[in-house]
Amino acid sequence: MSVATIVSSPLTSSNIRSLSIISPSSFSPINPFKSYSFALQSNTAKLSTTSLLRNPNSRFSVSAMSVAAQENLSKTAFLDRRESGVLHFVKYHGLGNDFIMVNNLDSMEPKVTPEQAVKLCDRNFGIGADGVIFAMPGFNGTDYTMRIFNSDGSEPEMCGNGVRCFAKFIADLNNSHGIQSFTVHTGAGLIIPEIQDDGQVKVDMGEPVLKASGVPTKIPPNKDESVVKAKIEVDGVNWNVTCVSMGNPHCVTFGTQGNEKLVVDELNLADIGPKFENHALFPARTNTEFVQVFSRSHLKMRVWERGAGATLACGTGACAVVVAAILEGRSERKCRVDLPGGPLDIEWREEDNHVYMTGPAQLVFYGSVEI
Ligand SMILES: N[C@@H](CCC[C@H](N)C(=O)O)C(=O)O
Repeated sequence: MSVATIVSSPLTSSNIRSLSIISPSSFSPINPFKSYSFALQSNTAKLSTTSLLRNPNSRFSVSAMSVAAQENLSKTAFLDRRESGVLHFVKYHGLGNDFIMVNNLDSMEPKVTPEQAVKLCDRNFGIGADGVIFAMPGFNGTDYTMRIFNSDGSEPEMCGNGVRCFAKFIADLNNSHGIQSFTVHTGAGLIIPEIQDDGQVKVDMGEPVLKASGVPTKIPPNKDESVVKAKIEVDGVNWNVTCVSMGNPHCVTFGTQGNEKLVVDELNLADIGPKFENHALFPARTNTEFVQVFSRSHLKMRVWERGAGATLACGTGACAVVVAAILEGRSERKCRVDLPGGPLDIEWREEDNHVYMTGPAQLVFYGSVEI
């Protein structure tokens, strides 16, 4: 696998006055999201970068030209290019939880296999990401379908930070701006992200599942079938845990039997994380959140994700943490949750039993890669 093109820091008409094309085979710093008007050997030509990049053998005899960017084109127009064996992608992140987004709107078959996803997510030999996300046609009346492969190639049901990135990706594909929302079919059912006027994305994450068999976990449940303040032995230590599914499984802990109050920065996550993830009491493996309580409306967490390891943020994890904190009587229904990559605002609303998550999603760079 070799990276063919990666372009970052989109150019604008305000920061570009002239542009040099050194050789047709080197990738020039042209923004493929835009088209440019420029003067070529005294003739004025209008050429889109898409056609520039489609014709790598064309020869340019000029060394400089003036550029005027057209601001009204889709940021993701370059994804329309169709070369076989090449994947065009856009990378986004939500608080450092990063994803390779693939325009898969013409097919229900992912353009990338789980094995290829592992290679693409590799931070040394690939693009680097926590997962690959596919934007697909809607299902059962929804606007879109979202599927995701973790960096280990496994397929989770849902991804909270991913669905915020998904919403931004769809808006960029449609070249649409401002407040907008979409209905998205996921393995966790219907999810509704809404881009707000400040650019943050608020997501209706649906209802949490508390029934042990639905999480799933084999930890003996309470009378109401939930696993709240239960005990689990991991590596010879008894941990107090509450288990929540946000479509995907989460095991939330605020401490051990000897130490009720975690200081999460002191944890050796790489050591303890995999022991929770692969514990026999979690038949589908689990995501694990380690939580410190600052106040009834302010929590801090670190996460070990199923299939991705330690990540900078986990949206479904932050939702599960607030649900667990409420069930354990530690917090109010609205909380700010600090993650290594930044904060998320979470609310578990009493009226509809739905969890709402609000946070950022940002484009990092775009490019093409041979697969
Ligand atoms: N980072 C995600 C969760 C991604 C899926 C997870 N690794 C799993 O296997 O369940 C999020 O933001 O929710």
